[in-house]
Parts: sequence; C-alpha cells; structure tokens
Amino acid sequence: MSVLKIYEKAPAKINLMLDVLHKRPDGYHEVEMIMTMVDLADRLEMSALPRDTIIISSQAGYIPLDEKNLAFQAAKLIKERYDVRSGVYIHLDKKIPVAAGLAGGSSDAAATLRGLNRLWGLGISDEELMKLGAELGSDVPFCVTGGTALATGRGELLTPLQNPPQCWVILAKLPINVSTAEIYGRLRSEEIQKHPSAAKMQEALEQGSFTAVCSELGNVLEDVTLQLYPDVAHLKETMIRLGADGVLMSGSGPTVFGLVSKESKVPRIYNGLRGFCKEVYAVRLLT
Ligand SMILES: C[C@@](CO)(OP(=O)(O)O)[C@H](O)COP(=O)(O)OP(=O)(O)OC[C@H]1O[C@@H](n2ccc(N)nc2=O)[C@H](O)[C@@H]1O
Ligand SMILES: Nc1ncnc2c1ncn2[C@@H]1O[C@H](COP(=O)(O)OP(=O)(O)O)[C@@H](O)[C@H]1O
Repeated sequence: MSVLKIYEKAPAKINLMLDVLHKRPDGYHEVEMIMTMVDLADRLEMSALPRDTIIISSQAGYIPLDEKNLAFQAAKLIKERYDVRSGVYIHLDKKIPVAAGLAGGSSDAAATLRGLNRLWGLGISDEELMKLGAELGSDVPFCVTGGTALATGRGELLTPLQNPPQCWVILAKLPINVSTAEIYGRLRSEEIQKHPSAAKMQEALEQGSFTAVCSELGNVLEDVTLQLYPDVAHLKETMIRLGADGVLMSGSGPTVFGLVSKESKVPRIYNGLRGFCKEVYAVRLLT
C-alpha cells in the first residue's frame, strides 16, 4: 500500500581506511575501503505528487536543486526503471557539510531510493536498490544499507563487517571544497609509499579493539589532499595534539575526524578546534 508522506534519515560516512590498488581502464580506481556511519545526518521529507514531476527544495543555499542534485537523480532513475507516473516533492534538511568527504550527496541519493521504494510501495530489494545506487555514484550502494562494510571494486562491492567499538567522533571541516575527481586524478597509485591494511582493520573490528582500530587508520588520498591544502595537515596535527586517540582525513577530504574513547576528553578537543575551524561536530558512531 502506498502512503502520502515519508521521512528518511541520511547519515554521513567516514572511511576508517582507504587504499587504492590501481587505476582501471574505465578511469575509476580500484579501492579497498572500510566505511562506517556516524550520527550526523541530513533529513529527507518525501511527499507524493499527483503530477508527474520531481521537485527538490532545501534550507541549504549552497547545493543544486535541479537535475544536478543526487536526490533528484535518484528519483528520476527509480521513476524510469519502475515506470512510475506520479511525482514527488523532496525536502532536504542538510546537516552534513557539502563536498567534505562525508558522502552527504550519496547518502541523500540512497535515502531517496529507500524512501521512494516505500512511498510508492514498489517492493524493491536492498540488493536491487544498491545496484541502482551504483549508477549514481560509487559510495551510494554503501549508503543504501549503511552499517560497517568493506568496499572493493570502485567502492560498490560490499562485505558487511563488525561495527567499531562505540566512541566519540569529532569531525572538523575547513572552508575548502574538495573535488573527489581532482584528488583521484592527482594520485599516482604506483608511487604510494604506505598502503593501509584492510585485513588488519578487519581484525581490529573483529577483536572489538578500539586501540587497534586507531592504529590501523589510514587513507592514501590523505597525502594528495594535505599537499594541496596544508591547512588540512595543520588541522590534523592540532587534533592529534589536543589528544584524539586516532585521527584521519575522511575520503577525499577535507574533513578530518578524530576517534575519542573517553567522553571527558571531548570538550577540550572540540573547543580547541573551534578556535580556528567553524565547522566542528562531536557525534557518536551509528552502531
Ligand atoms: C573518495 C570517496 C571514499 O569513500 O568518497 P568521498 O571523498 O567522495 O566522500 C569515494 O571513493 C568517492 O565516491 P563518490 O563520491 O561516490 O564518487 P563518484 O561520484 O563515483 O566519482 C567521482 C569521481 O571520482 C573518481 N573516482 C571515484 C571512485 C573511484 N573508485 N575511483 C575514482 O577514480 C572518478 O574520477 C569519478 O569521476
Ligand atoms: N543532495 C546533495 N547534497 C550535497 N551535495 C550534492 C547533492 N546533490 C549534488 N551535490 C553535489 O555533489 C558534490 C559532492 O558533494 P558531497 O556528496 O557532499 O561530497 P563528498 O562526495 O565529498 O562526500 C557537490 O559538488 C554538490 O554540489
């Protein structure tokens, strides 16, 4: 049975590790990543429209509201594939910083796929939603089901993993917009000095060891972004100095996250970062 209005939460992701194996003939890079969700989320409200149209609105003035919006693209794709003749109005309450390495747009697209499946009573399986998601972006399939997963291929092939032990995650984003395509484009995969290990991170998760998770954090895109934007390197050093247990850049950046086990340490790190970085969040893992 179809309904008239539904809500979906679209959480941000962080990459606990990100390795690039090589560049593929199709231009994408073969990756090994371990991703998990954090409790910082956009909220989507989807209302059925009798007219055959897709309308997007948002309180955020800095994202496209036309066919460039990933939620619009997700709605268009599902309408076409399942021959849906009615329309939808989608309101995006944006909380995730944009072009930040947190997959905000990808998570909105995934939430749109999940939401419209419910709104229109289509009965599409998660597996099929993930396949549709892969047509929209490499991170969209992970965002369909969330949790913690190993992502291979260009990021769309997923193996569910144990969630990390619960902790605080401090996210800090400088006012720099990073283009994922540019960062991958500047990476010379054959010159990577140190590859983080997916197997070791997986072991750390299976052991439920917070210390091991922190010591296995690694991201080969970090060198590229930090070289391009030295302020991000400074931000990372500051977060380490303020006492975060493990610190890494997420995805292609520029957001840097710090994992912190003791709640008593959080205010010092949060306030120390707020001194020079406007966008700082202290959230929990979404486990
Ligand atoms: C780096 C990561 C890590 O999670 O995230 P973000 O920093 O974007 O959050 C992802 O690999 C990003 O995924 P996503 O943002 O969905 O990328 P896509 O839209 O599929 O691709 C954008 C562009 O990035 C490059 N790209 C992306 C994925 C991949 N495995 N190899 C690539 O070379 C391609 O140039 C592509 O044109
Ligand atoms: N719903 C959306 N939310 C955020 N950005 C979007 C959305 N739709 C399209 N975009 C565009 O996608 C690009 C990447 O945004 P985002 O997904 O937030 O970054 P990232 O891939 O680094 O996590 C931005 O240039 C933005 O204009």
